[in-house]
Amino acid sequence: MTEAMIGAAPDVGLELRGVSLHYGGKRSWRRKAEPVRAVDGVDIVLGPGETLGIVGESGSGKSTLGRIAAGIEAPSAGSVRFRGEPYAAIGSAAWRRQRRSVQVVFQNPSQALDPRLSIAAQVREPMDAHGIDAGGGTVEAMLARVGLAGLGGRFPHQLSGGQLQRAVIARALSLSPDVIVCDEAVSALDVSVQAQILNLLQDLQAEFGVAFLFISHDLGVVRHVSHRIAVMRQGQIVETGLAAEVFARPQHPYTRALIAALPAASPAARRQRDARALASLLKA
Ligand SMILES: Nc1ncnc2c1ncn2[C@@H]1O[C@H](COP(=O)(O)OP(=O)(O)OP(=O)(O)O)[C@@H](O)[C@H]1O
Repeated sequence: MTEAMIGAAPDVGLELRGVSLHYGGKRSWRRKAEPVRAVDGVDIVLGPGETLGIVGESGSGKSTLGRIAAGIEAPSAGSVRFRGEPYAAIGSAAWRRQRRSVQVVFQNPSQALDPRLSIAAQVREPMDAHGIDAGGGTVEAMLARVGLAGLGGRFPHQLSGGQLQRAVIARALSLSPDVIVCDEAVSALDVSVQAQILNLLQDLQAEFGVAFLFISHDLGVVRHVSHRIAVMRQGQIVETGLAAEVFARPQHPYTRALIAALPAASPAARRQRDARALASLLKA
């Protein structure tokens, strides 16, 4: 058992075992192309109501892993189980039921929303598709819960980026999912709006018990929301552990490099910054 599985109950969580997805590798008339090992033998378990942060540089395979976890893409090897049940074939009726339990919030909310439909209609849409009763003010209550009270009649172009992401979160929540895969969900937002959305996600987790697979290249953001962290590099997980422990005692050189690149997160960098600030104060 690796640290990525600490605290997780395999029969109720999302469980990826030995998951790989390699792209390409086709033979051309000249030679066989090397496959891209986007995800390469990954094991993760996400327990109910917890947040597992996935960090790594661009191209390390985070989004591909997120798409596999959400059932949008099938792995070429390994297994994905939700509550102990293997993911069904993509497009099947069983797969549609599973997809209801595992929702996704992507980086760009304006691409996720239909510009021709009101916000309320878009929160209602997946509920209608899954035969959930959206009557009795359910949509309005959901919008109010994410801070969009009274804005259901607006269209996407009438909302800010942060409000649009709130609408996307409301739409995901309307299906009462057990898991939401957040793929760079706050990366396109201003820092102050990022903080508001992260706080909202934490409040929703406390209220509804939803688990998050929280994917981001931003270690500072991941640290803020995650109970545990998995560090990805070249399709593999090189380090996992409780978030506080990974930050306090990073084991892998790659993790150390990521943390060192985060000025405010590294104690040494913080001391340097404070010394510089003091020096300029004394000079003034
Ligand atoms: N559909 C695809 N076909 C071929 N290669 C792909 C495909 N999707 C991703 N890749 C490759 O797989 C690797 C991992 O990509 P992925 O988008 O998962 O990384 P990432 O860590 O999410 O990066 P970023 O943060 O930049 O999105 C990259 O080398 C990428 O070029």
